[in-house]
Amino acid sequence: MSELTRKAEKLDAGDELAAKRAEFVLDGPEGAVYLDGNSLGALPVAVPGRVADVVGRQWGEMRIRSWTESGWWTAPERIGDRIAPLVGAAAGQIVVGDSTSVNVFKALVGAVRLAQETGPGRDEILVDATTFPTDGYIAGSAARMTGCTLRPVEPSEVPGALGERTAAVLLNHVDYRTGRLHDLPSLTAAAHAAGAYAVWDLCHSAGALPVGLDAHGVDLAVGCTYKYLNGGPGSPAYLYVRADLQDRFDSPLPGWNSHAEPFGMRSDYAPAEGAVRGRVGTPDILSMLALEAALEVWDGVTVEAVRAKSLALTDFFLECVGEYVPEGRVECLTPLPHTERGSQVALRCPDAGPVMRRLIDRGVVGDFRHPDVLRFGFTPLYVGFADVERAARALAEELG
Ligand SMILES: Cc1ncc(COP(=O)(O)O)c(C=O)c1O
Ligand SMILES: Nc1ccccc1C(=O)C[C@H](N)C(=O)O
Repeated sequence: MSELTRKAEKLDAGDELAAKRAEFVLDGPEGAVYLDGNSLGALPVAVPGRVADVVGRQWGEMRIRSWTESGWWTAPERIGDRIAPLVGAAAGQIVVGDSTSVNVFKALVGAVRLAQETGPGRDEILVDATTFPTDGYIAGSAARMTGCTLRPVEPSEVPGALGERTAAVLLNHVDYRTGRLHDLPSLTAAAHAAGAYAVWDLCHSAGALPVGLDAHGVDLAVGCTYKYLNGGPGSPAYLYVRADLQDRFDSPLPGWNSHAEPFGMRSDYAPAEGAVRGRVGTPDILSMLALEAALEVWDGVTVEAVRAKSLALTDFFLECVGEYVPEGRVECLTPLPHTERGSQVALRCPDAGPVMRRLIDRGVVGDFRHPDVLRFGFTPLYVGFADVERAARALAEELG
């Protein structure tokens, strides 16, 4: 047994989250190591039974009554309140529904409208130049709609780029390619000092590390639920609007679900109070209630414990890669300081595509991001240290 295998055993023995692994389905090819929870989280054991009940009993037998009696109508706010503590938000500020892309649109146009309401001349949107593409595309459209220009800026350069014309800044908390964690508290404060609104995309941080939305005065935020929150393929995203901004939040998609009196069927629009104002149309109940069941794995788990294990996992992976992979064969794109690292490790190598295909063939599942990045995501609720050691060893063998 090698020294690192022994170290993995010791770390697994001291892992206070180890028992959580049994709450997930991790079947598949024998010996599979799943390091792609930053793209699609694994299936929580509780989900299939819940979905079967929602389909068979709530839909099949109760039919229309379930909108009220099974809590379907209020699910977006109820599940938003379940996500809230995971991102440091008090209840009443998060609503679940639609895709992340749609929520980026609502949040960003909403933020620009807030800025333009308070005074003229706010006609520029800053967007993370390294963003996951959808945010950039949507920001381009939001800019055209609101009479703004769109300026892509590296997150670290945002403080210098902010000015009296800035209406809103759209940033990713963790970069999807490199795994870099951006400084949410200081970038939010910088936006506020310039009189602008800060919108954060939490896709790669929610469920992996503390976010502190309320503590840091974030204005609006969005995130998906199919990565570290394990809601399943296409599970609905969420929108956070800070409590004291809610009555001025002017949604660009004011569907009937966001009306103060949705069943009044009025021709004139009157927005609901609170987080409900972020709703649009009929919620996707099957996906939403699958997500609600998935969130039960968080009972008794703190995000702080998850963060501590996440850093231990990525530290250990980097140690194993350093030990097993020949010097210079890969370049680590993920920052080494803990304050700048999310829950993934990105390694660059010219043949990343074929290397990842071979790794997946032998049961070590990460992903490849164009053009040359091997991405390994570490979900602390179900990844262990022995997995990490095996993945690094397999990687070294595939890299030759
Ligand atoms: C940062 C980020 N934003 C948005 C998305 C996706 O948005 P959507 O849920 O609309 O597909 C992803 C991943 O798919 C992402 O990594
Ligand atoms: N939603 C998906 C559907 C299909 C395949 C991947 C995704 C992802 O989420 C990719 C992820 N956002 C990423 O950071 O690469």
